[in-house]
Amino acid sequence: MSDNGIPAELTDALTRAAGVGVLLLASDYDGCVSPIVSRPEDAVPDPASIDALVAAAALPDTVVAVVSGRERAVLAALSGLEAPVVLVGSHGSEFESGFAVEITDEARALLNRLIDELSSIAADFPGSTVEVKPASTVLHVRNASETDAVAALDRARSGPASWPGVHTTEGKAVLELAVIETSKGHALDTLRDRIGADAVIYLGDDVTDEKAFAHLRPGDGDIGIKVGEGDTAAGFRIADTDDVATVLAFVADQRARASSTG
Ligand SMILES: O=P(O)(O)OC[C@H]1O[C@H](O[C@H]2O[C@H](CO)[C@@H](O)[C@H](O)[C@H]2O)[C@H](O)[C@@H](O)[C@@H]1O
Repeated sequence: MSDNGIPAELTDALTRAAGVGVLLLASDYDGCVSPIVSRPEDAVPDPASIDALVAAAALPDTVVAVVSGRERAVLAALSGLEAPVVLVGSHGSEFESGFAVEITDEARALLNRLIDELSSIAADFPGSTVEVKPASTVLHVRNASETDAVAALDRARSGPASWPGVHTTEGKAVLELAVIETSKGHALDTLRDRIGADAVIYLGDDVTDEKAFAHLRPGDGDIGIKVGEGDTAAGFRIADTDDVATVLAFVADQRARASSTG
């Protein structure tokens, strides 16, 4: 363990990555930059993480991105982040220029049916709520009783999640139903190609982040960091959002040193 509480192997890997020509530093939002809270609209960011992301984004040949399951506009409002930090919403499918895939009229009609169905499920289980996004809708059960949470999720899984054209993502006390295919891994590929990144660092805490970890190339110096418990394809693990802030600040600092020594 290093003095800063980050595993020594991770510290070494981050130091190497901070020295590459072009670096992509990317993180998930909820559970990484912001702690998990009861109500999605209350998910404010850790100021130390925001400071580190902004500092890193100001450095030469360094692109910083937040790749979130959130609607992009909501991500921008909650995080307060703006260019040059790149914001990608809707689990990697929503860029500043719009969605990576077209949302057809048929898909919109399906989305409306999904919202109706999830709303009717939520109405039967107190504490359950429904979040609506441009290409998906989410059943939240964090504030339902344990029994109701299980029953609500089961009904959504065996009902609307099984409809044709629906893409299901499990998450932390949520089930998300999308009308387009999403992938944080494809988002990382797009960003990597766009900037010609020599190494990618990605931090994530949830099931949706596993697609990002799966697209990393550890043999080429990429670093995947899982935040918290759970199975993962990431090569490294840290405990919580405090550690995220420590990692981001460490990378920003090392990158600044590497830039100043040329
Ligand atoms: O990819 P992310 O940035 O991690 O977004 C994933 C989902 O985050 C939000 O839900 C999660 O965070 C909420 C606030 O802490 C919490 O109440 C909920 O239980 C979590 O699942 C967001 O509401 C979803 O739209 C995102 O897909």
